[in-house]
Amino acid sequence: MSEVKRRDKNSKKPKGSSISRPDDERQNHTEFRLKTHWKYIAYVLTVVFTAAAIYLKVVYTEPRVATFAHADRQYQKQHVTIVCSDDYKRDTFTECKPKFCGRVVMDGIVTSEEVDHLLGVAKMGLSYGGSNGGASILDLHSGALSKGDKFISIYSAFPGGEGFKEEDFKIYRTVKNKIQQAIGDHFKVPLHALHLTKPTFFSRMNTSEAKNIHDEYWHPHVDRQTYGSFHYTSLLYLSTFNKDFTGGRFIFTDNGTETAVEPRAGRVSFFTSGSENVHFVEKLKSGVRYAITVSFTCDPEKAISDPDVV
Ligand SMILES: O=C(O)CCC(=O)C(=O)O
Ligand SMILES: [Fe+2]
Repeated sequence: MSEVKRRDKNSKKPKGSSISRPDDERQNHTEFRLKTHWKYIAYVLTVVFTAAAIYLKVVYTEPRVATFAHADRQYQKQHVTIVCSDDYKRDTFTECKPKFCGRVVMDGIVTSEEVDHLLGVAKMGLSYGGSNGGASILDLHSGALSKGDKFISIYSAFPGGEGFKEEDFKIYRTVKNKIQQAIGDHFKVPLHALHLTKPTFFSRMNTSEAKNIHDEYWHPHVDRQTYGSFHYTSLLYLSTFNKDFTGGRFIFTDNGTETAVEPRAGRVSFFTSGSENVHFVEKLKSGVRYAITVSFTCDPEKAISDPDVV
């Protein structure tokens, strides 16, 4: 065998050899490996940083809000059926308690004349009081009106003879009956089994800083827990998102996902009041937002009669 082969075996470069250059090759190979190594490290770092950036973005950005009803569109009926919570299990009101649960938005129930009239009533009534913080209510059953950081009775606040007129209550009743009909039709509840309950109230929200818990409308809550007797909640909006105010969307929250109803004057939004419908109102960013909450119960003992002149 040749010397070359033996040298290969020993893999030692012979002194002064000018032929084959295994050391150069090894050096080239090492350089190549180093370059590949650094490329690999750079690649791994890029992947790690990209993954971390995506993770942080997903974790720390606000949840994406899907819009169930846009303010600049009109819906004859936008609805979704959802699984009911266990909240109704112990209820005995078989004709009325939700057989299925859901969320509904309808824009064609209340006329613009009715909306204008009720907005006038809300502004007039609330002008006698008003919370120091961002949320004021005027309860049509009890007459409770936010004033400063407490509540007063609207009936004692009206100077002699002024106040709500029969016409105001007539329009409220007409609107309430239309909403009750829509809820009964949708949730297949006979009207005789569905009763108006308290509180039923005008609300006004603005950007003032909250002064007490009543002003903090932006906390997720369940109406049945907050108000006790509710089976079906409805809201009639008297002003419009992105026209009369910004922020202030109504948000349903479902395990980290959020679904918005954008208020629109004349829009009726109704839903079953149990923990299948956790919701809140976003903080207002500008303007003033007016709405009426009209609530219904299946419990005849929690029924109230229609508000009327006192
Ligand atoms: O005004 C609204 O859109 C909803 C208010 C609300 O959730 C409530 O009063 O319980
Ligand atoms: Fe609520």
